[in-house]
Amino acid sequence: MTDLFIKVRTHQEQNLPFVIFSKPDSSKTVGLFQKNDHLYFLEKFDKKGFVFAPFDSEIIPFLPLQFCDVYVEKNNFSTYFFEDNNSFNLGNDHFEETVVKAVDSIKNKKFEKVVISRRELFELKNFDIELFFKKSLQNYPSAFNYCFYHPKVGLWLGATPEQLLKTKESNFETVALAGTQKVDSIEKVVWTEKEINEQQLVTDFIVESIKDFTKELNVSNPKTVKAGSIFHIKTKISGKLKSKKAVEKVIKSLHPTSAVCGMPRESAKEFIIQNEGYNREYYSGFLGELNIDFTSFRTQHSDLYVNLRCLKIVENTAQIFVGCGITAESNPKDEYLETVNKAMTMKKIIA
Ligand SMILES: C=C(O[C@H]1C=CC=C(C(=O)O)[C@@H]1O)C(=O)O
Repeated sequence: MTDLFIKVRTHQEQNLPFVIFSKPDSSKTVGLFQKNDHLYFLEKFDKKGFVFAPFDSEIIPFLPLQFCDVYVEKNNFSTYFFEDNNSFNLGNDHFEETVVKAVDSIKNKKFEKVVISRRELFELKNFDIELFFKKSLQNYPSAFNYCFYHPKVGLWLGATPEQLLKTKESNFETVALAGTQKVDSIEKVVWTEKEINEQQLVTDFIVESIKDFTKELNVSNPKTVKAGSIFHIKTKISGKLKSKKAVEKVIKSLHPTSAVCGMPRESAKEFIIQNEGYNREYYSGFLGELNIDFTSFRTQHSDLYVNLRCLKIVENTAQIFVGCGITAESNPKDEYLETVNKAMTMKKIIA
């Protein structure tokens, strides 16, 4: 076991907060180990540390740099195998009914798009953070892989493909991600009009939300990208912010993005809260480095991700969170299958 994972084990034994993470395509894992068990909240966006924000609250847990030890370690890519186990609880529950209701609301012009999610429970046999994290890195090297623990928040893990915001001084970058297809033997992915329109809605939403805070804004052509065993359509949106203070405004206007909430945001959010039937907590919130890059120790760098393809561990059960974008053309069975495929990405690493 390496120093980083020895530190993880000691922190777990002492019930102290920590986060370990590896950024997309990085060869390093960073560990932040808080020296006390206090739950700090982010009050001002000029602080340096690691944020872990929920879907629906402005109260944002934060690991401040000043109270943490930082470890950076090279990733060790030994090969981890996993078994394909079929005894999963597929947990269809009332998901399809909610999708039907969402499609009706869209047809009745309550909103254009809403993201409906569900939680699937998975019983863990032996769970070990080091093993999970290394399997996750091996399977999803181009994701933001993390494991976050706070005694007052819980144990969360994930491998998210969605960047919320990356800034280097006044330069910024974000993405519009939508559309989902399973990677089978397909060589060339063909997107339907529904998927192309859905992704365009996400791009338009982002451009509209941030344009007042930017002095330069570039939108790339949409591209097909792979996130584990799933393809998505992605557009890169980049440029320059008007001022340093704009970081907070941009975060607040992006979150929750229409890739996890919907459009218009407020009515979609209200529908989610009233109809999903469970509390998303930190799923579809955001997380990452604020005002510091922990590998280079450069300040004025932030690197934040949307908390997707994630799970929460409670005793010996993993709660896997999965959702998909619903538009007027959505078919409840297909959408359910899409969540099954997304859940599979997480099951692969905990099975
Ligand atoms: C809400 C999720 O995915 C979003 C991101 C990419 C594609 C999506 C989609 O095709 O619906 C979702 O908007 C999730 O994985 O839980």
